[in-house]
Amino acid sequence: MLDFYSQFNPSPLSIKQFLDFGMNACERKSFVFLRKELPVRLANIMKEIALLPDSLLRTQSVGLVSNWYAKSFEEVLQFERSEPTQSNLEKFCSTLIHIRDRHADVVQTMAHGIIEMKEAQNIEPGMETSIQYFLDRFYMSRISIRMLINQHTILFGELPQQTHQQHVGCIEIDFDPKVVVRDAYENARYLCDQNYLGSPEIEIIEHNEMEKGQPIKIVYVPSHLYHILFELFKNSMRAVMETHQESDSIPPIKVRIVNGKEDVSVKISDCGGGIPRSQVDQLFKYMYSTAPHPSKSDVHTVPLAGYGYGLPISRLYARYFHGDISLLSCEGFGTDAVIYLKRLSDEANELLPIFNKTSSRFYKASV
Ligand SMILES: O=C(O)CCCOc1c(F)cc(-c2c(C(=O)NCc3ccc(C(=O)O)cc3)noc2-c2cc(Cl)c(O)cc2O)cc1F
Repeated sequence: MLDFYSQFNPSPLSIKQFLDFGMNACERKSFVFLRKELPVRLANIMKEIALLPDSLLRTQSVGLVSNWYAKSFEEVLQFERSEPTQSNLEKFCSTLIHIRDRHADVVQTMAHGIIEMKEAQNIEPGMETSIQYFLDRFYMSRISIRMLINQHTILFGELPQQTHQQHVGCIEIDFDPKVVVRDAYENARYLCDQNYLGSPEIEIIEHNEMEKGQPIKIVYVPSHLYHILFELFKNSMRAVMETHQESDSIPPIKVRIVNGKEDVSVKISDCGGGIPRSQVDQLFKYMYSTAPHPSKSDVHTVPLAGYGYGLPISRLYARYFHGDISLLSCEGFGTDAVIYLKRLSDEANELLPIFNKTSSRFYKASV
C-alpha cells in the first residue's frame, strides 16, 4: 500500500482554497479528500525515511518515529472504502485527533536520533547535507499534515465552532500581526527575565503603503507566525542580554511591520552585537544546534534555548505558504531578522516536498 500511495504527488492547497472550502465546509467532502490525501502525504515522507543513512535509520528514536508513521498510515487506510455515515465521520475525526497526539513529540524525538547518531559514529561530510535536506522536507511535510488535520478537526470536531466569524479552522481572516508580535514578545520576555533578570523593551512601527493610515491586516495562521516570532525574539533577547550584562541601559528591540504589494514583512532589529557572516548559515543547520542541550530543568524554568531547532523550523513555517525568513547580521552591532509573508491568499500555496526519482537520487548521491 505504501508504494501505491507514494506514487501520487501531494496536492498543495492555497490559503484561499482552505478559506473557500472552510466557509461552507462539508464534512463528507473533507473526509473523502483527506482519506486519500493524508495517506499520500504520509507515504511520500515514509519512503524518504526509508532512504536515510543506516546510522540514523537504525537509531532507536528514528525507529520510534517510523513506527508512529506506519501506525498512523494504517489507521487512516481503514477508512479507504468506508461509507461516509455519521458514525464513520465521527470515528474519522477522533482517529485524526489520536494521530495528531501520537506525533506530538516527533521534533524532539528526531533531534534525539541525531544526537544518538553523532554519539555512535563521526559524521561523514556528505551526511550533514543529506540530513539537512531530509529534515527540511520531513518537517515541512509534518507541518502540512498537521495543517490538514487541524482544519478538519476544528471545523468538524466536538469543540463548538468559535462564534467569532474571524476564524476558518486555524486560519484567521482579519488578522492583525501586531497582536501576535506582542504575544510572542511578552512570552519571550518572561523567559528572558527569568534567565537574565532583565529584558529589552519593544518598539513596534507600522508602514501601510497599500492602504495609507489603515492598520495592517493579513489572512494567515496565527499559531505559525507566533512560532516564528517567539523564536526570533528569544534569539534577539539572548544576544542583547549577553552583550549588555554590565551596562545598565538595554537597547530596545525594534519591530517594523510593512504592507507591500507582494509581501507583508515583519523586521525584527536588535543591537545584540551580531554574529560573524561565516556563522549565520550554521544557525539554520539541524546538526549544529548551537545551544547546549537543555538540562532536564524543572518545567517553569524553560530554557531560553531549545534544541537549536527553533530557527530552521521557523523558516519552514514561513516557507510553508511561500514566505521566507532572512537573517541580516552586522557583526559588532546587531542583527535584523525579516519574516516575509505572502499578502494575497491565492498566492500563498502550500510548499510540499514531493518524493520522486530526483529526491531519492539525491540520497543515493550524497551518502
Ligand atoms: O534554539 C536555540 O538553542 C538557540 C539557537 C540560537 O542561539 C543564538 C541566539 F539566540 C542569538 C545569536 C546571536 C548573536 C550572538 O550570539 N553573537 C555572539 C557571537 C559572537 C561570535 C560567534 C562566533 O564566532 O561563532 C557567535 C556568536 N548575535 O546575534 C544573534 C541573533 C541571532 C538570531 Cl537567529 C536572531 O534572530 C537575532 C540575533 O540577535 C546566536 C545564537 F546562536
